Amino acid sequence: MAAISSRRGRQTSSAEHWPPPPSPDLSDEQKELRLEEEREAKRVSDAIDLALSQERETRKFRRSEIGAKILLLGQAESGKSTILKNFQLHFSPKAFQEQAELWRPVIHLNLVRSVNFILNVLLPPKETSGPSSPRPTSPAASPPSLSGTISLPARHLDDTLRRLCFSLTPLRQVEETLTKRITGSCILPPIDTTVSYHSRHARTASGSSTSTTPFITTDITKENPALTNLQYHPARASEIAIRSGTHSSSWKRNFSLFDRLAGGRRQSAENKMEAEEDVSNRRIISACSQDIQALWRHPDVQTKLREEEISLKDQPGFFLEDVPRIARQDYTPTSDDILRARVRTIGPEEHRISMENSMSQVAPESGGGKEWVIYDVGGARSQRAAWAQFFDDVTVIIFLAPISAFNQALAEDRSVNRLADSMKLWRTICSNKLLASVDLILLLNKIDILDAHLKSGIQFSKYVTSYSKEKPNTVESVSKYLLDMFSGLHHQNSPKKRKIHPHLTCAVDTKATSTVIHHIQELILLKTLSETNIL
Ligand SMILES: Nc1nc2c(ncn2[C@@H]2O[C@H](COP(=O)(O)OP(=O)(O)OP(=O)(O)O)[C@@H](O)[C@H]2O)c(=O)[nH]1
Ligand SMILES: [Mg+2]
Repeated sequence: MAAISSRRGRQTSSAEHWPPPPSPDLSDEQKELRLEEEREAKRVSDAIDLALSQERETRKFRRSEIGAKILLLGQAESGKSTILKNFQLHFSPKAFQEQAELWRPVIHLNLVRSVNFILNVLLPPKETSGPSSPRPTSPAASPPSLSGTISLPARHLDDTLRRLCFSLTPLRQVEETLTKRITGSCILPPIDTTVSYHSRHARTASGSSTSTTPFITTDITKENPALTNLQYHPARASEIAIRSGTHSSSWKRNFSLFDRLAGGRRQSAENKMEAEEDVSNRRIISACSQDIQALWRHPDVQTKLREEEISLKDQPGFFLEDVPRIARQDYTPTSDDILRARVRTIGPEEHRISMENSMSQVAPESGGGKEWVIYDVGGARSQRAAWAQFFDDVTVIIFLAPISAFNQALAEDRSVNRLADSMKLWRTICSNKLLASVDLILLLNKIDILDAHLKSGIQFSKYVTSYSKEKPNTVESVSKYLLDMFSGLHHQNSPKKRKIHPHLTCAVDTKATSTVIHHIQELILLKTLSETNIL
């Protein structure tokens, strides 16, 4: 309460007691009124001071309860939730494994959506539901009648493909029921588009670049009017978006049903129906296993996807190459599967990690044996306003920048390059005065995809024109360049001098990520020790 205190301070210096005596020129009534106003102002001021001191105490108490408060930030699909899963796997492996069954429907839905997406590419709805239907947009924006049947096999497909399209029709129904079970609604989530910047769409860059901001081609839509049509997204399958509760993922609670049934406990009529639905979905997926594989391997499918410049393999939640294993009726997801499963985060989630391993024995006074609270937030633009509420009292921020996205547009605004968006976000976090004393861990993520892109011949310099064409188009050179860029942005914008802790990561590689988690763990320990004056 700086304003009130300073006002009060000034007044007490000009008068010996509080409230100061009213001016003698005032009438008795005015004097009384003035005195009452002063007393009221003091009451309010005292109440605010009390509330602030209580809040400080509560915070101190909470801080002593938890070992660290970690905030995961970064644009959508940067890998925040995947890093969170790594933390869970690293520190609470038993609890993580126990949840494996809950991920099965999500992984099945990821798979089934890829299949239905291919069917939509091969058989746009107008061919299945009559002349008045529009051409399919994305499966998310305008799914064909989910439970519809293919009554008019397309003449442009060969016999095998026509048969496959027909035999895989039940997967539409599976998508519908799984979506309903996971999201609580059969309405598919809104379109989430991340368009690849294909080289032929890239605009020649013009204008100068600053020393730390690379010039990145921005507006691809002018070159390619098809991309301005928000309704038609040719390049990717849809995703599941789930509004989670503040505490942990509430969608998992939808599936606790399976646990209950597995344990043979309460079976209401509804639960029984859902269990039957689950069994039926698994049977259908298993029965379709051979046909899904045949569809994915079919040369015409691969040609069509190539022609449409669709790379399903690069998309999150891609499981088409794991079908023999995943489609088995007795399938239980592995840790790797869980890390690769895609669920878009909507709304901040609080996760508490209790250390199951030796970490709990380490220096309890330094926070080693306490819970860590990790906040995972949605990274889409519409979600970012919710980030600031977690800035208070944060121990470390883990910022993820997916550096493979240098040739992609932001889903929310196709005129914005994803790498440019990441850099802008990073600059905003670095320059935030509230966070001036917070340790920043920078994860330049998806290094594996960056490597694959560069090896496939995509030229980094074509999209980031400040990167000289003469420089090698290799993951080593490009990642070093990006690391320098991000470090430079921090250096230029941080309100005070501090070190950042950068890492190149592949969040789906648990072994490599575990080294990074060790570093983060050490950093948190050091920070807590220095805060408690042990160091
Ligand atoms: N190949 C590869 N895939 C990754 C990597 N990191 C994350 N992914 C995948 O990318 C997808 C998106 O990752 P998420 O962790 O869901 O992204 P997010 O930042 O939480 O996204 P929002 O919740 O939308 O904000 C998931 O399917 C992950 O498996 C990586 O380093 N390499
Ligand atoms: Mg997420």
